[in-house]
Amino acid sequence: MTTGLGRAVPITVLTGFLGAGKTTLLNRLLRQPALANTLVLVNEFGEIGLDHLLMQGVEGDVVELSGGCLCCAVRTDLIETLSNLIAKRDAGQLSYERVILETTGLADPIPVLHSLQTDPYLAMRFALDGVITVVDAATGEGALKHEEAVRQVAVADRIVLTKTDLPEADEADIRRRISEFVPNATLLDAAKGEAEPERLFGITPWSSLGLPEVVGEWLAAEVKGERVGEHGRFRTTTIWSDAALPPMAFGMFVDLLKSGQGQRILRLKGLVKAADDPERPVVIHGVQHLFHPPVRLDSWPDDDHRTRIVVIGDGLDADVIAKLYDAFAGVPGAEPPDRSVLFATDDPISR
Ligand SMILES: Nc1nc2c(ncn2[C@@H]2O[C@H](COP(=O)(O)OP(=O)(O)OP(=O)(O)O)[C@@H](O)[C@H]2O)c(=O)[nH]1
Repeated sequence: MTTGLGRAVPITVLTGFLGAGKTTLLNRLLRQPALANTLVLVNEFGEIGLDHLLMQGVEGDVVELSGGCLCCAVRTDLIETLSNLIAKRDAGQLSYERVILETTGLADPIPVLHSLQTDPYLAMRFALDGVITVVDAATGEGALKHEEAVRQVAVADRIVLTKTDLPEADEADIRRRISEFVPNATLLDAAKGEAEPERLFGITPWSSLGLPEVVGEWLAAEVKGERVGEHGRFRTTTIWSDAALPPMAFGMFVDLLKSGQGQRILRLKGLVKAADDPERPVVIHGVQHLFHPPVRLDSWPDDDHRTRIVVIGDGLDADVIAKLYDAFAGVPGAEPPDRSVLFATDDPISR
């Protein structure tokens, strides 16, 4: 669309449940020349944002929208942020030809799409190019138990399947579920190299026509201000520590975390100071019961060289996780990991 202010800037919403692989996909896409001149807006859930730190080395601008989830707390911020970004572009302070908005894994995409389509200024200056939803073939079944994940899939015109390379993946089953639910969406397998820019961007503008009928109902409910607001039940906790974890303790820490708190973990990500080389932190990712192999960075991505681990879950106890970390890191005064506390199914504090 062309207005007196120039061509509307294409904007793509990149969504997908916690840990599905949105940032990984984005990192890969942004390295390709077709996406040079892309501005990325990353929304993070939780006290600290790690994604923008893990996106170092990526060309172009990355703007962080943190402090809450786009679909509720920071929705006005989204409108303001996008308006400011356009003003900066008009003034020649920023130069970009495309915007990608990465939502949090817990985002309800409906309010975001509604804002982009109905806010008069945004609708004039941005053209909604598409909604890409990342679906994890290994944990997608578990994710689809949550209303947010169902909504994210329902609004997609392009779906990127990830983790089909893992033995835990149930590709046939997840493909069947997706094609039954959103038969018109293009389904691409990232692990097979199908998620390329030319198959994801600039094809046909997003429209709710052709999507499941329920999407129209959700958008109508949004106009009336009705909300699902489901993710209030999830808690995000962050632990920080100056102490480094000995390499031998690393696997044990993750194993105990998995067996003790695994059922309650929806997402865990962290930067961990490792005792063998404290200058080269280790990135850890857990998605439901699946823990990905840790990856060593060449250096800390910012000036803060402490371990930080963000955990999102249902009924998690941050204190237990912090104590477990301290015990393995050998923090003086820390008690040895108490397995009865760790494996408790109810609130260990009140017992
Ligand atoms: N084996 C494999 N691992 C993947 C693939 N895609 C992503 N991962 C891993 O999955 C983990 C989570 O990936 P992220 O890209 O951080 O996921 P995300 O959707 O951005 O996570 P949140 O922003 O926390 O919701 C990381 O350990 C990735 O390396 C894939 O196709 N195959």
